[in-house]
Amino acid sequence: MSSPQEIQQAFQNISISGSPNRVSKSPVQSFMNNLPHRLSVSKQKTLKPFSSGDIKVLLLENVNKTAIDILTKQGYQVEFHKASLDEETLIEKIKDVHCIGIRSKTKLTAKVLSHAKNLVSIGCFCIGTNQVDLEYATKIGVAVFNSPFSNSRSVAELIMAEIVCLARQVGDRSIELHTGTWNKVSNKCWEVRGKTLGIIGYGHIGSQLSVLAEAFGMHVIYYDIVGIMAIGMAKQVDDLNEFLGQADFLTCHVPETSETKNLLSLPQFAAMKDGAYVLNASRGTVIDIPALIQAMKVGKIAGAALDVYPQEPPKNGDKLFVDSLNEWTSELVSLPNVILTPHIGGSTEEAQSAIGVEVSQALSKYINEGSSVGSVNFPEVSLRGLSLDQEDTVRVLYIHHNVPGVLKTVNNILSDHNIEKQFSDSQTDIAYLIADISGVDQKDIKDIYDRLNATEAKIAIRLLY
Ligand SMILES: NC(=O)c1ccc[n+]([C@@H]2O[C@H](COP(=O)([O-])OP(=O)(O)OC[C@H]3O[C@@H](n4cnc5c(N)ncnc54)[C@H](O)[C@@H]3O)[C@@H](O)[C@H]2O)c1
Ligand SMILES: O=C(O)[C@H](O)COP(=O)(O)O
Repeated sequence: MSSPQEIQQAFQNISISGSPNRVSKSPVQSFMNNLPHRLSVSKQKTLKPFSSGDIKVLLLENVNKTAIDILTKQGYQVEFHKASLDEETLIEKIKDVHCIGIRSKTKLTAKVLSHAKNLVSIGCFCIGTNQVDLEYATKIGVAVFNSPFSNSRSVAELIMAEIVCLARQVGDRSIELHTGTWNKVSNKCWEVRGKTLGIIGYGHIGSQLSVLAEAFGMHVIYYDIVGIMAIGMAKQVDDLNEFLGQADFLTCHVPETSETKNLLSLPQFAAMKDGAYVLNASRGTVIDIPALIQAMKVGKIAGAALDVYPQEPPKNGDKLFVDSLNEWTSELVSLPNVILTPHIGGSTEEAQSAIGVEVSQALSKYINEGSSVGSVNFPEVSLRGLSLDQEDTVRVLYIHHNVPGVLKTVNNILSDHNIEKQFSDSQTDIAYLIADISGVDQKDIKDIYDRLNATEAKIAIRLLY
């Protein structure tokens, strides 16, 4: 059996490459437009049929092995990195990949994405997609996928455990004993039974937590911008101040948006009960940490558990507590009853493995077949069955601006052939059409491509044959 060091070594910054000549497992004989579909026609290389071995996938942030296995089995060339990359390296690496897989740390900004000339899809191997400039990705016709609930239970369990740990000051007792001090106290240590848990954001995580908290005998109230059916005996409270005043424990499970930035700041802490506890495992921008420090210093808040921070270090072993990242950190660590965890809410074997499977399957279905089911920025479009095993059949994937007259123009181009199946849908400014056409001679393919490419509404095209 290998030693832990050997195992660790083996997994450090591994680069895994599939064989470029491996034949796709997919029944689809296809052309993946591995050419820059956003470059002008004159810059295109020769069109050629799809080989999965041409597909380059870059996986960052220690994405689970299940994903590496699934994507490698597809025949793709998979490059894997344990950590995130600095912006300069990321820009260099993203230039020629067709697909990138990230977690919550890698920032795919418009600047970074503007260098990604071959990119067709992004996989967020997590729940949050705030780290990707979704508007820009959509604008350049790149489909983004995530895993909407595979780690929800893991986060809910961590929060439930932390509620009990805060109520019993477990973190402080443990630190004391680690440093040699026996300090057996019951002063201001509580049972959670009969206390009120306030959940801000009653989505996948918030509602799972609601179930766990009730099993512990807690009363659950929640605040959400939309009306959501309560689970068990939980109650929705619409007025934020009224809600804040009722909670003994307050936990945040909202996405990062402009509305959730500093959702909890001085006025909200002031509206809370004296001696309440605050938890955040959503995003670091949701709580105003300097305000939390002030509220704790005056005894308004009796304890806090934080899993996420406005700035997080890029890799394991790096320091969170440096002024250049978060200047308030020395004050935060000196406070009693503060549990700090390094963004591990979703970090369980179960969650990571399920996310790896879910996202990599969605990515390969999109790459091989064009199915956008599960995408967060594209309309969900998929065509049943695959008639592409026939020599003369081509699947057209046409991503375009959602403007009048496009179907007429596209179908006019396709109408020289038999349109076997077609499906199109739109979502705000973007629309996506998939069509299977038969009776296509190989020499017609370039003509179809060129004519579609010349349409005004086009954002991106791929032809699978
Ligand atoms: N710490 C971790 O490791 C970890 C793991 C998973 C998810 N997360 C974070 O947790 C967030 C929530 O996850 P989820 O799966 O429960 O999301 P979700 O989309 O299922 O639920 C979010 C809920 O928040 C509500 N909401 C949005 N804006 C709000 C506002 N301004 N005020 C009140 N409610 C608001 C939504 O209506 C929704 O019901 C994710 O977006 C992600 O950023 C962190
Ligand atoms: O958005 C999420 O799912 C969580 O924040 C977890 O992110 P991670 O995969 O980077 O741990």
